[in-house]
Amino acid sequence: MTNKITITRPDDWHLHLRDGAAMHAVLPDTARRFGRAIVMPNLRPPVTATAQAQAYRQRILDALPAGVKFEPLMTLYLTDKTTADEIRLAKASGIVHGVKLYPAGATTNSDSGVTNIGHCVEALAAMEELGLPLLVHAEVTDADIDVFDRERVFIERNMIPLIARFPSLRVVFEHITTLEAAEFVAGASSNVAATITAHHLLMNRNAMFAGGMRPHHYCLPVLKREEHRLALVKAVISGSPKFFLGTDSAPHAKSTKEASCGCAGMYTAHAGIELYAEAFEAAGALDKLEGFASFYGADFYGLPRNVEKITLVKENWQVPDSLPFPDDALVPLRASASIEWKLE
Ligand SMILES: NC(=O)N[C@@H](CC(=O)O)C(=O)O
Ligand SMILES: [Zn+2]
Ligand SMILES: [Zn+2]
Repeated sequence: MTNKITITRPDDWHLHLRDGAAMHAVLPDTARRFGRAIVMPNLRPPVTATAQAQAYRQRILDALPAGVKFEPLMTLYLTDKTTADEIRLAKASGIVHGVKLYPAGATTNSDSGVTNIGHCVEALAAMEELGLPLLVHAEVTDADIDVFDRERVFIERNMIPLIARFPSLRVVFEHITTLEAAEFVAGASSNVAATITAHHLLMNRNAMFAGGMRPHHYCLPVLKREEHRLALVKAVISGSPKFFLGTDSAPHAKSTKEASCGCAGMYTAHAGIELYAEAFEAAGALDKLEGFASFYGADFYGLPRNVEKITLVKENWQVPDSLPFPDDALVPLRASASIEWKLE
């Protein structure tokens, strides 16, 4: 039995850091584990311009604990009005590494998102030309499509036509949750990759209803059936460089999760690499963790791999029932329960 592993310092290719006091509360968890993170732009108001991304990046750097080295990789929030000029500015800035497509209304803070991909052809053409990746929250929003089918239907209606129209566009299918998405990405060109969260590798939809409603297990895309979880595990242990780590750690205050209309998102940054170690060990594939966590994302984004190392030890530790969060508390995944791997 392996009880200690040393891997190259990982990066998180999908992260919500929020802003202000909330950001100060969560940033140290990520910075302790990851060298870099792709920082999602779904703030209020959203980060739609390069100048906003530059200012946000500086606020993150200013909030880092003294002596901690961490590089935030910024993104822009695509809207119906994003211009090709803004895309050129973003690329030239050197600090923007992707542009995020949220279908309007699909998830947290997506009300300024794209209403019709047809409105974005100029921005997308510029991104294709410049090699700036498009990051996609891939769910349709139609009220008549079952919540559990929204990702699968997005592939047919939006992803396939998008890729056909912009074959050289680099696309990250974010937080995939279904067998269909895993198969689609595996069969697509090398311009198409996907992030996978630890929670979608570890849990199926039963986790939302275990003995009662579990609002802290509600996120988007929503947890799926076991067959889908198994397909995601298969994808990450295949060793394919198309699949890489993106925690989608998405902090929401306790009172907004435990509510009559609770927010979507799980907080996992407190164990951002440890939870993946559990998932890979359970699949008998700890040897595949390093490529997934530390190499393939950097390769896809055209960035150098990290050189530092981290060590994880097989040692049970208790997760607190809540963590500090401004004017409230933050309930992390596995609250009041334990995690099998510990960062040394
Ligand atoms: N994943 C989530 O459930 N929530 C994310 C948004 C997102 O990634 O869709 C958030 O910002 O809270
Ligand atoms: Zn999303
Ligand atoms: Zn997200």
